Amino acid sequence: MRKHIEIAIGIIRSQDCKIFITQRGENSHLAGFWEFPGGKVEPNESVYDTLVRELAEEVDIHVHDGHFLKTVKHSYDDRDITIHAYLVEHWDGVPFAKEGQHSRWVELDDLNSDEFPDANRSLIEMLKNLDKKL
Ligand SMILES: Nc1nc2c([nH]c(=O)n2[C@@H]2O[C@H](COP(=O)(O)OP(=O)(O)OP(=O)(O)O)[C@@H](O)[C@H]2O)c(=O)[nH]1
Ligand SMILES: [Mg+2]
Repeated sequence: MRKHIEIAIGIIRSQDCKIFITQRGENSHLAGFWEFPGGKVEPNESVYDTLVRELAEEVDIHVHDGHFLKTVKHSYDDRDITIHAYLVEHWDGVPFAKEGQHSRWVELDDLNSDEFPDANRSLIEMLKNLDKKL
């Protein structure tokens, strides 16, 4: 049966408008692409709780508030995914890739859709048009 996956992701944005991104690990789906940290919503978990949990697990920060941005649906060859994206500007801690992946801070203008999974394309476009003060 075709898989349907629901995920929450955080666009972690610093005060100087850089975004923290990580690279998907070697053996994962879409390995090598860059991504916004996040992961699958578990049964009986709210999407917002997923965001907070995944960002603690993957990049070691405690999210103080996430501003809902957009839900994107996308079909890959083997699965359908629904991505709930949040802008994260307030957190405790210093983000780093706990699972050992590459990570970097990137200027909003330098976010390159070609380095991200296809599902991220419309999201990245929206980010580039966001009011910086949002
Ligand atoms: N985290 C994340 N996943 C994304 C993005 N874009 C995108 O298509 N995905 C897809 O969303 C799906 C779920 O993400 P994930 O692998 O991070 O889930 P997870 O952290 O719960 O992983 P796990 O299964 O190893 O526990 C994957 O198929 C992944 O390729 C993105 O920007 N961030
Ligand atoms: Mg993940």
